Amino acid sequence: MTISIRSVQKQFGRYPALNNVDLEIADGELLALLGPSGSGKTTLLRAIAGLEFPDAGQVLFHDKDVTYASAAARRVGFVFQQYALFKHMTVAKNIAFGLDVRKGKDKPPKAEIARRVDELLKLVELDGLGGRYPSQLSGGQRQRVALSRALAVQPSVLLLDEPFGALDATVRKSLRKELRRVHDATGVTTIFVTHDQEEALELADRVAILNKGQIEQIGSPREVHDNPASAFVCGFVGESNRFEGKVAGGKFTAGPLVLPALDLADGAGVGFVRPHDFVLADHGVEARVERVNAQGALARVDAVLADGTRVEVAASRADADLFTGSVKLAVGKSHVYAA
Ligand SMILES: Nc1ncnc2c1ncn2[C@@H]1O[C@H](COP(=O)(O)OP(=O)(O)OP(=O)(O)O)[C@@H](O)[C@H]1O
Repeated sequence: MTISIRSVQKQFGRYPALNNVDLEIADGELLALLGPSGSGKTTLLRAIAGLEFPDAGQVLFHDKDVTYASAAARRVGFVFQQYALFKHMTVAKNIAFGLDVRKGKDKPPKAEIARRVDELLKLVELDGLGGRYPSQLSGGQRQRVALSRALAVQPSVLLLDEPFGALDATVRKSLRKELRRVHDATGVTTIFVTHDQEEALELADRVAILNKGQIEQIGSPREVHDNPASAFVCGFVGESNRFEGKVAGGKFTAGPLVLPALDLADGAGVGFVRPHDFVLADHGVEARVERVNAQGALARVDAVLADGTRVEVAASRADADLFTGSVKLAVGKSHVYAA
């Protein structure tokens, strides 16, 4: 199912939650909506679901205008952060719910529903647990049931709102991989909301970054990380050192640090250097090493520039010992924007 969002606006009171949002989602795509709290992610997801209606603009499913169609008519599957499972029903009954409530010829025969439930339990690796009640499951297992239940009705699109938000880091990581696997197995167009950039970058085909009700950039995880379209995206996606300074004659200067800014007009600027883009060199900006924290394959170095600016450097663990006393840092890649 392709989905088109055209000039969608939604206002709550005086504040626009969505401000002229345009977005095209390809059939079978897994798209992440990433942004800080209050940026409009949930409102956009709800407008796609039919749980919220825009003040202006259109939502199209396969070129059909569904802007004001109900959630049921759109056949969307929804998974929320809080497991909205029915406590008094077994796992199998929960998964079957959307099929059980169908009427007449729309309702599949009992055996067919049972077969589908089994298939879904296997898909999310919960086979054998169909007879349990939600209270007998872990948080991660409950979210898998919620995912199966959403998929049971063969939705045209699967929408997930912070589905792993309430779970601990390890479970989150494994469910992330699971969602990707389930998505690849079913091919259903999937949109999920998260404020966790690591989750978005690891899981999605493309990431749409929202800020104050607008999409600042949409692209593959690599594009948004390596070529951020704005200072906001650069600061929000991936780790970075941020410097405030001035652009003059194609150069950005912040204290002792000078970065190229070829396309920018003179004026105030903001520069970013990712921790791994600082490299030890013979020529470069002087830095005093304060602390080296070697963890896993990386050494994280806290250093201070001559003007007192603190920077974080990420180097390979093998180079950890080279960071002592005073060092010189060259900048491999940087990003500068007008302030
Ligand atoms: N029903 C509502 N009534 C009034 N204001 C609302 C309502 N729903 C959302 N808002 C406001 O709209 C803006 C966008 O909210 P939204 O929930 O879409 O953001 P979000 O990016 O999903 O945030 P979070 O990550 O905190 O869930 C916020 O300023 C929010 O306060």
